[in-house]
Amino acid sequence: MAATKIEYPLILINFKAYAEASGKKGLQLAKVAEKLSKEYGVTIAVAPQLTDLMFIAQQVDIPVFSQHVDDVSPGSHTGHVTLEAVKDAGAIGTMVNHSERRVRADQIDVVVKRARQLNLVTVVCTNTPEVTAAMAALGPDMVAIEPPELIGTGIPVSKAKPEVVTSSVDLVKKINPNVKVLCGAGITTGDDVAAALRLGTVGVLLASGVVKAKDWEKAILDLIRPILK
Ligand SMILES: O=C(CO)COP(=O)(O)O
Repeated sequence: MAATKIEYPLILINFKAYAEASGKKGLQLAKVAEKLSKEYGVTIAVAPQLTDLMFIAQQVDIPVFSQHVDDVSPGSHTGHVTLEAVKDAGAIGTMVNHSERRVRADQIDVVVKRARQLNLVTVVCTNTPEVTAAMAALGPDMVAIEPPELIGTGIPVSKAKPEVVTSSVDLVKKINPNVKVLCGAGITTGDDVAAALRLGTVGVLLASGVVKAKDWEKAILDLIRPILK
């Protein structure tokens, strides 16, 4: 059964809609993440495609996140995804507002508030320090600052745009110090993770550096190297 508690630092692997991490392959990747999480005592979470969420959450004991949810309650909302449904599927929480699945601020507000009532963890994705500050005011558990132009490039935000990370961390501290800050976009190595932690984040959100790696175990091991106790 998927884990129900998040400890930091956090490595959150977003499977996106990558064929490499879809269906049974998604479960294989989640199992590799689980193995290394248990072996090294590092929190590694996964965000599979929605169609694989329950299938994976039932078979791994690490945190599983939905990549998105809608701001609707259960009812006649064809094609929407409710917080209740992802909770029933075994998710510990959900991302929302990823740059590849943007929603309005009022919708994010509804999702964060309702998730709190349902004891679901929220990760609100943002693209600039100013938006990060605004989203921190809504009170999610985490914000994840990810400059869209770096996503998928292998150019790590923690090295290419450290000022974006530090100003996000500083603004969140001022506006809502309970909100934890992740950063993402181009993160692929342990050095990128170490840089992100040095900049004041409590972890990273990443995708292609792991999902598209030839050797998932080797890629994740490199990422968690700086966190090993
Ligand atoms: O969008 C991202 C994580 O949600 C970042 O993607 P990459 O790790 O592929 O740059």
